[in-house]
Amino acid sequence: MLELRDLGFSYPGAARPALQHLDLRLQAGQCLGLLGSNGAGKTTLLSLIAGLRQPQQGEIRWSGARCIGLIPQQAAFYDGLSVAENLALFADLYRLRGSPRRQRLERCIEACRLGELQPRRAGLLSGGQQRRLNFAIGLLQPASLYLFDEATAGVDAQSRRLLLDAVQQLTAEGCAAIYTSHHLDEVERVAQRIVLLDEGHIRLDLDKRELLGDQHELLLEWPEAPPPGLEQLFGELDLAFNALPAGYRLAQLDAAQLARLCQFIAAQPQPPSLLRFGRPSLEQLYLHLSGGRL
Ligand SMILES: Nc1ncnc2c1ncn2[C@@H]1O[C@H](COP(=O)(O)OP(=O)(O)OP(=O)(O)O)[C@@H](O)[C@H]1O
Repeated sequence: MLELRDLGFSYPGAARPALQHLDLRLQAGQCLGLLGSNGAGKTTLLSLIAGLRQPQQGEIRWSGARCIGLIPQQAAFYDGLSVAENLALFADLYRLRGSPRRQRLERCIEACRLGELQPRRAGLLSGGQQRRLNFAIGLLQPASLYLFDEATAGVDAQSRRLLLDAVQQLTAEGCAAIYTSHHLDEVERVAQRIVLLDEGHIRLDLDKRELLGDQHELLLEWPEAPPPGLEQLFGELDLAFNALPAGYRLAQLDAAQLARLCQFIAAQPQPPSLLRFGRPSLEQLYLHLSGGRL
């Protein structure tokens, strides 16, 4: 539905381009998690896709109608109006009428937990409540592509869960989404595809299952120091390991190696403070891939 070809953009007077030679395709029903450290170019990319800025190089191609719902970082509502008045105003702007209007408003109010806040003046809401109103206004718009730019920053855990459910519902209904957040647990939950931007370039573009897929690791830590003899056992078991300050990270263990290690650990006088076997989280992979620049 959307194809970016060799996209480039520089801000006037900037030392380097904000985006360079960017190629990307997005399909209906797909949620793309856009990651990158501060200044990587995420907001610039979303503003080009939303048509708020024009690319200086390359092109943006749409197949089908170009209809975008943008949930920006900054407040995008009227401070002086109440929550209900803001929602009604944007419903008018999006030309929503009759029962589709009622249904959409109800859905947004519920997803963003705005029920009790409806009479409140938008400018007097807390930071997290304002984010929720922003989110509701973005969702209210019937669109084929939704762009979420750190849309849940400052939102409490319970509300975040509902907002993420709403994003998943949109993609299940066939809408596409691009989701940027520094909460990598959120991106891991909603996105099927992960794109890592670095200084305006795409460093990585992978299916989430491919990225997180079959990699398993064992994390081991002790309150002070690992027990003596452990590294010797790693050698006997032919295990590659990374040393951590008070423990180890081991990748690709088979069941027999894991069993021997557990036997050894159980025989020590001091139990480990952390013993976790599983696939690494997106956050751990991201820290690894981006060299710790989150
Ligand atoms: N209005 C602007 N004028 C000049 N330079 C800008 C402007 N907006 C962004 N930049 C620069 O463009 C680059 C990309 O910024 P952008 O806001 O797209 O990054 P980002 O990945 O969204 O960062 P963050 O995670 O901090 O939101 C940065 O070097 C930034 O300093």
